[in-house]
Amino acid sequence: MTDTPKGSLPASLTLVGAGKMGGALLRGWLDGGLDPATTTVIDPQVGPEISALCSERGVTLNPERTSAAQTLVLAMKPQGLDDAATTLAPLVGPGTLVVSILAGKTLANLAARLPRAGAFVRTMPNLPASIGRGATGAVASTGIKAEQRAQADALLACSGLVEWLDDEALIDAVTAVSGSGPAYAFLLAEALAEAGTKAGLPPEMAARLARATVAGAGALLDASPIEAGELRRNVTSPGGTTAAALGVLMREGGLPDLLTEAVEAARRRAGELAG
Ligand SMILES: NC(=O)C1=CN([C@@H]2O[C@H](COP(=O)(O)OP(=O)(O)OC[C@H]3O[C@@H](n4cnc5c(N)ncnc54)[C@H](O)[C@@H]3O)[C@@H](O)[C@H]2O)C=CC1
Ligand SMILES: O=C(O)[C@@H]1CCC=N1
Repeated sequence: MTDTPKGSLPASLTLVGAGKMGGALLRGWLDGGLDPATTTVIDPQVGPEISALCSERGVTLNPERTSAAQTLVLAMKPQGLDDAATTLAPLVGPGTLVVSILAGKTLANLAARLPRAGAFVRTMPNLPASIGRGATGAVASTGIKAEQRAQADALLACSGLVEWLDDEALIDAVTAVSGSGPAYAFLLAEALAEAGTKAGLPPEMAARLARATVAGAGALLDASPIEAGELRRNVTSPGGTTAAALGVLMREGGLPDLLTEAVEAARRRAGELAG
């Protein structure tokens, strides 16, 4: 919505929480040019893969001493924010930009926990960020400096598409659509494989066909300028097999209605995680 000037990656960054999403972002940032020598990861239960990544690339992992970071990225579970806030205090100073990926936690929630921070960006990335194919929504606190916002934009852009929002309330909808969205696509691959097995295919073959189909359709959607509805119509011969299947999927209470209900459930849950 708002134009953001092009910026460079932060000169130094501390990532708190390097699990599935934090770890995915870290990989994308390092591949995108973030300086490992000025990057720190804090995670008391870091997994072997991230531990290996840190030692391979020269990223500092769980240092004994910490000081205020230029950019502090929060990537623990939203429910863990309160517990983490006390240990995070020394990492935050007036010049610190805090970037949060915590579902539901508002800019006000973050400012209440980390009042010394100069600026906040609340974002919602998604898992394909690990291969630079993510989709991220972001909103900045009022009073953020232009260069901090530009740095956040450069950081998030390492992971793919970035959409800046002016209205913070909309980030719960972003969470429901693109944050959780990869799970809906993976469910489609799972369910299609199961349906193929029920139709008589050997299970492993059904899984291979379903996986390649969902991945191929996604790649075509990405490569083609044609909108999704038109691509769908291109598969659908009048009176043919796809029309028979879509008659089931698109009937009342079918996939579009279910997705509307699912997105609303996720959006509502994001609101409940605030506080
Ligand atoms: N998994 C996903 O697809 C997405 C997750 N998110 C958000 O990312 C955050 C993390 O989710 P996941 O990566 O899925 O969870 P996860 O459980 O895989 O990772 C969380 C990590 O935080 C660490 N941690 C916990 N307390 C900590 C503390 N006090 N200090 C430092 N590290 C701490 C844990 O050891 C763990 O490695 C959540 O807030 C979630 O809302 C956002 C977008 C997508
Ligand atoms: O399920 C969750 O709460 C997180 C946020 C979006 C994707 N995973």
